[in-house]
Amino acid sequence: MGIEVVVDGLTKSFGKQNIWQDVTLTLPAGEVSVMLGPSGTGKTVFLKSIIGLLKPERGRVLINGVDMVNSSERDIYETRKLFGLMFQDGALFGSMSLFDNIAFPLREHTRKKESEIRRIVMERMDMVGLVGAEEKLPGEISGGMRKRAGLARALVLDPQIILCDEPDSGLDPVRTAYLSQLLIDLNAQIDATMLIVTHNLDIAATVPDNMGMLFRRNLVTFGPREVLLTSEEPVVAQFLSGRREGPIGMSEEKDAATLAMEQRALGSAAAAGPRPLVPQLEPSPGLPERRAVQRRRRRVLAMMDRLPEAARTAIARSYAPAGGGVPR
Ligand SMILES: Nc1ncnc2c1ncn2[C@@H]1O[C@H](COP(=O)(O)OP(=O)(O)OP(=O)(O)O)[C@@H](O)[C@H]1O
Repeated sequence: MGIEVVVDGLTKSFGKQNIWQDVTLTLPAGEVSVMLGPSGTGKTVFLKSIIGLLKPERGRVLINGVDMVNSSERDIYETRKLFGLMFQDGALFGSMSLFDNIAFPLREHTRKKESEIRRIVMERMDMVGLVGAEEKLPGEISGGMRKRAGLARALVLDPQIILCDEPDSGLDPVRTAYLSQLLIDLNAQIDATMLIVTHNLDIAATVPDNMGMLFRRNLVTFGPREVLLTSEEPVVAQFLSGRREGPIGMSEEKDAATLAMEQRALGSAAAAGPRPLVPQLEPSPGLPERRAVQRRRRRVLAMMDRLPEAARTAIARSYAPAGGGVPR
């Protein structure tokens, strides 16, 4: 099963530029979480801080008792082996075949025999639908295939925590839908804790168990998906509806006068509210149930009385027995 990641009071700056402050959240073990946020709000910096590649000046990131901010480099290095990382562009070596790219972490970090490496690589290539493309070079395949290859490479060391940085960037809507399904299928197969950074509203609406959003150097919220998806907080509602009207501007923030003018111009359209909730994706037929589902259900039902009413209603509806009644 995946491992819980506890982020506690994390603050990161570059020189005088504060990126975000006092970020506190827990990625529940084996569940899928998404971090949203406008461009430049520090989502990638957040991922790099979790694996200890960047050093926040305050706070902790606890994984199995190791603090990825303050523990010794040796402990951080060891703990990093629990991670699988999928970068925006797949980060593949251009002169290596897909097979060799995916085999790379195994050859670097383990002493496995070539026959064992071949077995693992082929298994992972099968999981992401790349069998038959072993000898292709990254430059000879589509962006979607490169992403899947990056994902296969992230999986070869059996990670317990998977971080995906904008897995949808550069993909068309159909490929993005396939990728969303692939992420859920992976979670069903390996039960790893997953954090996906994305701008993509379809991924946000259909993939995660939990969702958060970074804006104006703060974590706006983090919790069960229904909290964000039913939120009427202006910044969240604007982001989720993809509107120009709202606190998020081209250069991130707007002034109060512009906002007031927009509100007047928008009138009742602004009161349209969040878009309807769609059900979370389920694993493809033939795959096991996601083990996270039952754990999450217990966790979320135990926190119901602390959640906003709209989220409570949405959760109760999603957990209601088919014939109606109250969720248990
Ligand atoms: N190593 C670095 N040194 C200095 N500034 C940095 C460094 N890395 C990132 N930044 C700054 O941190 C801010 C946040 O960058 P980051 O890439 O995390 O944003 P993001 O939310 O992932 O954006 P996008 O969605 O556009 O990818 C940016 O202003 C960026 O210039």
